[in-house]
Amino acid sequence: MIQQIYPSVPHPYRYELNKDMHFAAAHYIPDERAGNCSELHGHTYFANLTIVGNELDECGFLVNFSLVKKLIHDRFDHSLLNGHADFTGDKQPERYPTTENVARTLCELVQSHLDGMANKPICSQVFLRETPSSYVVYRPAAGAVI
Ligand SMILES: Nc1nc2c(c(=O)[nH]1)N=C([C@H](O)[C@H](O)COP(=O)(O)OP(=O)(O)OP(=O)(O)O)CN2
Ligand SMILES: [Zn+2]
Repeated sequence: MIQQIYPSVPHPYRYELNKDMHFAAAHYIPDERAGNCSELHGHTYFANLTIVGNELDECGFLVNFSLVKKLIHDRFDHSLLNGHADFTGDKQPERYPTTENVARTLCELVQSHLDGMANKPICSQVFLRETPSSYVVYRPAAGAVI
């Protein structure tokens, strides 16, 4: 696993957890204006998810690291992103599997699971690297987090 310092923002929560993971996936951007990226190709994505909260669960976890990975890995590893309902929609750029949209989708997917937990953790940031030279940081609207 690559070691990297991720950008962070100050927050008022007592705990901050970070989970690194990678997954292999293929995609294409369904718009010829995306150039080469409109052709089917693949990446090994590196993701770092930041989860914050004030309370721990019965195990003393904010959330189990392995659960965070499982939610993403089981769904997207070795898959065609365009084949997922999250990224299907003609002429809907917010549903194209761009790095921006994939980062937001990872955050929303994990948050929907965290919403069911009694200690109410929050996914406050997703760092998603698509290539050695390109990455996106997604943070939900500040008002939704703090
Ligand atoms: N804002 C975005 N721009 C681009 C995205 C994207 O998701 N959001 N995606 C692509 C392509 O899918 C491509 O896989 C990545 O592009 P790029 O970083 O240009 O790839 P390179 O490795 O060739 O970059 P170099 O630094 O030139 O080696 C394109 N743009
Ligand atoms: Zn790509």
